[in-house]
Amino acid sequence: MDFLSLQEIHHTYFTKTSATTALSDISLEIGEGEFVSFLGPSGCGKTTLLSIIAGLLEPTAGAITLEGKDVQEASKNIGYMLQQDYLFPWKTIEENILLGFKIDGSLNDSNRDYALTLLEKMGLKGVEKQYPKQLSGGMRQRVALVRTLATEPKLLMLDEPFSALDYQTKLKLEDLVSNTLKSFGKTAILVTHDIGEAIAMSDRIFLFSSSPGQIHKTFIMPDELREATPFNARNHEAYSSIFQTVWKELESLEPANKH
Ligand SMILES: Nc1ncnc2c1ncn2[C@@H]1O[C@H](COP(=O)(O)OP(=O)(O)OP(=O)(O)O)[C@@H](O)[C@H]1O
Repeated sequence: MDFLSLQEIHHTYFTKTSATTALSDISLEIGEGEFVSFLGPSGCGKTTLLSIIAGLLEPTAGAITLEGKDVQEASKNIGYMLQQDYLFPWKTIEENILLGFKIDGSLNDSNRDYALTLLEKMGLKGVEKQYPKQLSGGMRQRVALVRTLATEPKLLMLDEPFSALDYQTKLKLEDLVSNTLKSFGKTAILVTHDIGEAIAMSDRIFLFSSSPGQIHKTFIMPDELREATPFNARNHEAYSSIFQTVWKELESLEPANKH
């Protein structure tokens, strides 16, 4: 059984005067432990699709299941990492990472220890009593990842989580996130505009075309890149020819280049 399955998803936004079809005929399957990326031009429906997978938006048509269950039932098994870290500035790092447990009343010694161990694993031991503004952007994103992983989600949705970071921090964080998710065997979907990031981090890339959003092509990354860390994948000899291939496909989808 596939871990996540989308069957013929279609979504149209209706307003009083217009109808915009954001997604048309999206079918895909993602296996447990797989890391995939959604790549595509602006407006191709990536955010709409993530909202549908998260169970926040009901598609106009189509079915979606997580481990065979309707996604609405499964939505608490989904964690997010977004472009902004959304840490509460008036709460300490420890309070921020334990917030999910506090809200649903499940905080206990065992999940507190687990969250603090994750913080240590992310190289952040000692920041527990500090406030978000005392940390760098990269550190805050690591805290956001700890908060997400602490609740042990089965599926992670990463919506451009590195795009606000400087290049060096982004490369380091790509490696950290990739290694961490692999070691926990987590399934992840990354939304990104960065072709290199998609190639370096993914097992497969779904390239979307727009108006309406459709899967234009699927790229399967070769084993030598999948087995490498994102940093090493970017420096691998196979990387540049894949980059060229994906780049050309993406270029052909830009409105000015459509014939
Ligand atoms: N609430 C809404 N009401 C009407 N149309 C919408 C709404 N949200 C999105 N759309 C339209 O649906 C299409 C897909 O939008 P979506 O935000 O999902 O794309 P995206 O790929 O995430 O874009 P970007 O990469 O720029 O964030 C666009 O044409 C957009 O204008």
